[in-house]
Amino acid sequence: MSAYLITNVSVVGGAPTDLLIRDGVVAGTGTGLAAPDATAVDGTGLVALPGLVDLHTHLREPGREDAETVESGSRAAALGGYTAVCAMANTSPVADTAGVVEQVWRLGREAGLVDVQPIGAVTVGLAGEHLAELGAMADSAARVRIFSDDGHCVADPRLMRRALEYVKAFDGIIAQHAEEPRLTEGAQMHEGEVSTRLGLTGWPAVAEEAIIARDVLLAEHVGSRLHICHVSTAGSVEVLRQAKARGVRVTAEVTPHHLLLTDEKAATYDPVYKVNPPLRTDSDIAALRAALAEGVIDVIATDHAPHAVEDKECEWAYARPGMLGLETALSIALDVLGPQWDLIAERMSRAPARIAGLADHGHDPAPGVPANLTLVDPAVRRTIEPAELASRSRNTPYARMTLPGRIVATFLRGEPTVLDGKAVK
Ligand SMILES: NC(=O)N[C@@H](CC(=O)O)C(=O)O
Repeated sequence: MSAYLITNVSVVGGAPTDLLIRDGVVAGTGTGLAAPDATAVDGTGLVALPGLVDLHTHLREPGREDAETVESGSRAAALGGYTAVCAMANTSPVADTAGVVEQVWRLGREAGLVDVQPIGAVTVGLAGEHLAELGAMADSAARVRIFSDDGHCVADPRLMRRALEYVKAFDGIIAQHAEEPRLTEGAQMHEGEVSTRLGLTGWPAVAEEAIIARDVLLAEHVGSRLHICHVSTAGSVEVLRQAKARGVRVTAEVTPHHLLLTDEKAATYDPVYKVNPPLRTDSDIAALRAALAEGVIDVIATDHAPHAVEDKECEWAYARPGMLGLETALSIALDVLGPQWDLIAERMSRAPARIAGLADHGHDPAPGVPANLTLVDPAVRRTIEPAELASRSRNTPYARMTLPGRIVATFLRGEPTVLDGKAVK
């Protein structure tokens, strides 16, 4: 195995130091380290973060390899500073059996660019009628611990209760896509002033809030772990705040786009801004940012949702919801939060690693920890060019925007997956 000596780097915003990486672990830290056999990496001006961990990635394989594959999504993740991603189950076939989750897990190992941890479906075919083989997925080689019907809400309260009860035996988590489907029939965007003006059917905030309120009560009743995907409204934050204060075992994520973009974007009628849940308002953004600082929201998760050109470049009403996220998340976090490195490390690495139970991830670089880390240059501003992204899809809402921060290098178990800002393989 190779050795790397990263010199003069700020670890999570601290004073510059050297980091020696050897045999897959951080072998030493301190100033003036010498290791003649190690490849030198000049860390001057760079910040070392624990490798980012995404709780919410759509990799599209199996089924829509034209939009993304496990390999292309893994490469996009590594270039975005990630060392682990949790792959959502809404593939085709759906990841609702041990066979499919093992396939995704194995493809992730073969790509070898990030650790790919499959998420299993809660219900067969995401149809919301029968529980999937949760136990078989948990016992499989993929060792699934998070289950989600993301893209669909587990709307039936009895099924949700059963799922929470089932995963309690192995301390699993149900990750809910909170959307009361009866309140969002035909919805095209956030329900509010802009939807009224544009004459588009609205997706009301209460459709999310009602499900979160129900599910925190169910999780409390059962004593199980609940995770809320892509929280998007100020009202959801209030429900979560109260649930956490009562000791409910609930965690929550927010996406980069819900921290930055508003429903005004829909006025362009450019479907690149169509996403589920929809972009909300300035006051929602303010509440989400405050919740992230406070810890009511635990995690920034990308909801990286690649879509083929024909599914996105069409009339708004026909376009699929979803936007790319992996290659821009850290830049958006820097833009929104500023250089609060400890907060960024917590919300984008330590907390998601803890929630997903990924023991090798989420550790600040320190002697003895697995060398899963990323080096960021906060001084660089870069303009996002969709054609330059590693994802197979192009549906980024940040096209031609200039954003702060560049991922210079990413290390997975001591081996670089990204060096000089470029994928190594
Ligand atoms: N977040 C999205 O807008 N899209 C997701 C699924 C979903 O949540 O609808 C996708 O898989 O494309």
